[in-house]
Amino acid sequence: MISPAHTTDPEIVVAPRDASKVSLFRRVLRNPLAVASMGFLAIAVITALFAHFLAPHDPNTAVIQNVLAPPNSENLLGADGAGRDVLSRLIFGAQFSLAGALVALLTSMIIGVSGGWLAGYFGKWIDTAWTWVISLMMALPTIIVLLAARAVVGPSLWLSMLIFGVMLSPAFFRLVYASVTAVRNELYVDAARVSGLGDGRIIAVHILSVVRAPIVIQSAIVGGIALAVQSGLEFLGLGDINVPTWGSMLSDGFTNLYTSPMLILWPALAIGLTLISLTLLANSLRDELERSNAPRKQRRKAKAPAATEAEAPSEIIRHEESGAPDGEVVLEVTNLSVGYPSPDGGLKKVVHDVSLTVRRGEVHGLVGESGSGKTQTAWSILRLLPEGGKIVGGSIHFQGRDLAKVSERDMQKIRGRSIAYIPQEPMSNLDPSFTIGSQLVEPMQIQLGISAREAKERALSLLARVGIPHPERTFAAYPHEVSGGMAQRVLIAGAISCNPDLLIADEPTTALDVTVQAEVLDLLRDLQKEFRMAVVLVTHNFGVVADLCDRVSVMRLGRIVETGPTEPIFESPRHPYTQELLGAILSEAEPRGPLVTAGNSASASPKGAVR
Ligand SMILES: Nc1ncnc2c1ncn2[C@@H]1O[C@H](COP(=O)(O)OP(=O)(O)OP(=O)(O)O)[C@@H](O)[C@H]1O
Repeated sequence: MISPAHTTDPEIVVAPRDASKVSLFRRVLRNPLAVASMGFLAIAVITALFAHFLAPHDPNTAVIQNVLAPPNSENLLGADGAGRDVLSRLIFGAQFSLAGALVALLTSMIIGVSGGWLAGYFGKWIDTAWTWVISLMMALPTIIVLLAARAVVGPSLWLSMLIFGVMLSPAFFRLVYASVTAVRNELYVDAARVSGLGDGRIIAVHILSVVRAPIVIQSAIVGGIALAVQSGLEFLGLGDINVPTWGSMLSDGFTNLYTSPMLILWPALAIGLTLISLTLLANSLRDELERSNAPRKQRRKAKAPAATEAEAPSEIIRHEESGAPDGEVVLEVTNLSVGYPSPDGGLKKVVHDVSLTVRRGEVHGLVGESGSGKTQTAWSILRLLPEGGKIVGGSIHFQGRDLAKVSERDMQKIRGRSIAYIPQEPMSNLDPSFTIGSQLVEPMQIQLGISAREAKERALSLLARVGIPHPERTFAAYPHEVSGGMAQRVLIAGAISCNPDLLIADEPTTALDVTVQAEVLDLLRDLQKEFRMAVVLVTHNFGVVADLCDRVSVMRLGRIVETGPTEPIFESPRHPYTQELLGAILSEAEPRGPLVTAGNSASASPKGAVR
């Protein structure tokens, strides 16, 4: 029977699939304001693109007898103070004004987004350098910089917009930096790294998905600001007089405000409507995003059951093997020491001279109290120590290579392919933005070089192998649609997907319900025997050690205090710490009775104490 605590909550159903799958663009299309904004912007862009065909006259040809002419059959919107056709200038104005804003937008986007990514993802000196440059930019008064630039380089629309773009880049930098630093330490990003994905791939897949939507919204806002500032500069007469822009038309209209008031109306309308459209569009996009991020709880529909742990088969077919493993040595850790920089400038060692050997088909348990260095040892083997952590001594020989010395590039090929990892918290190790299937398929394609179709077939058969009852449905599901136990099965499927030689499991059942724990341990045992993997199992649970491990190393304060085959250690522990740990396990003896207190001697009978 499955404990209700870890079956999929019956009140929580598969998120409204059609809602979550509908693209942001299609959802925005349901908003009339957004549609009107997009309609106006589309007209402006088409006008800008086809200005040469649409404009009835050359925008710069001045006809002296047309000066300030009112609307007539030749000049439909009249002529300006220099006798140029207003309609043609308005049409070409769309081209130059929007192109100018685009130059500023693209410049700020390229600098801000790439800088935010690099600084946020890689941190360290890259972060410091970028933050310093961006702070400097923010400290500079933009309008003074633009005026100074105009004085130096002349009245160039493109150059001033390029410089303005550089000044606007902090808007993108801060946004992307904040998103990336928030996601960088998510466990699913670590999980992607463990499965062998490189930094480029992780940035492109897991991090881009997070910042994509905010970037789109910010683009609409920054585009509007660029258009407004550009028009302002042109209005002040700081622009190029040979380039027809809405800002320069505004300036001309203002000069002739009392004689021809209509001249200011057209560019003001064009600028105003474009800015309003961009703002409304940005707001609609933000609203839609916020709505789609709202909690996805909904009553279960009778005919759409979620894939639940309860559906997992209660019996898993086993391929029993007996006898102690005597296979080749897969992993040999010798005198491993790990350290972190301490505040006094020295080094604080958290793992001291740890040595262990794991053979093919053998499960080696690392056991000990919290903080004893189990995880640091495991992460050293994967060469994925947290920031600041360093292997400061010893060697980690895996299939003839010292992992402490191989390049990061080679390590990427080893992780996920030859050494796989099962984490403690299954849910946090799956990226909530992607389906389970895509998260299984991608590492397989990279590590095994197989096609998407082959990877999908393999993923489906692995899902079936780890006891998931409806592989197709789980393959298409998002992580929040499955229970914790199912998610752990998915991660186990991912870990064994490339037939690893060594599996590192870091407290793989700690976050699961007791009943599901037993099933997942059974599954691990079966798979380990079937694939004859060497396994390093990190746990603080002697029950798990007794259940799974051939050998065990007891750790305390970063050192191994006792190591050897499991049975003899359980039967006659030699080190006092091992004895203490084993002594702390609840014995199967009869439970003690309640405390005997004065006046309560009636309840002193042990029998009476058993409830
Ligand atoms: N980023 C870090 N910087 C400095 N010290 C660290 C860091 N991470 C871990 N440590 C230290 O390393 C030691 C070992 O930690 P580790 O996580 O390996 O313990 P553990 O045995 O796995 O414990 P648990 O069962 O609680 O996970 C601890 O004393 C811890 O304080």
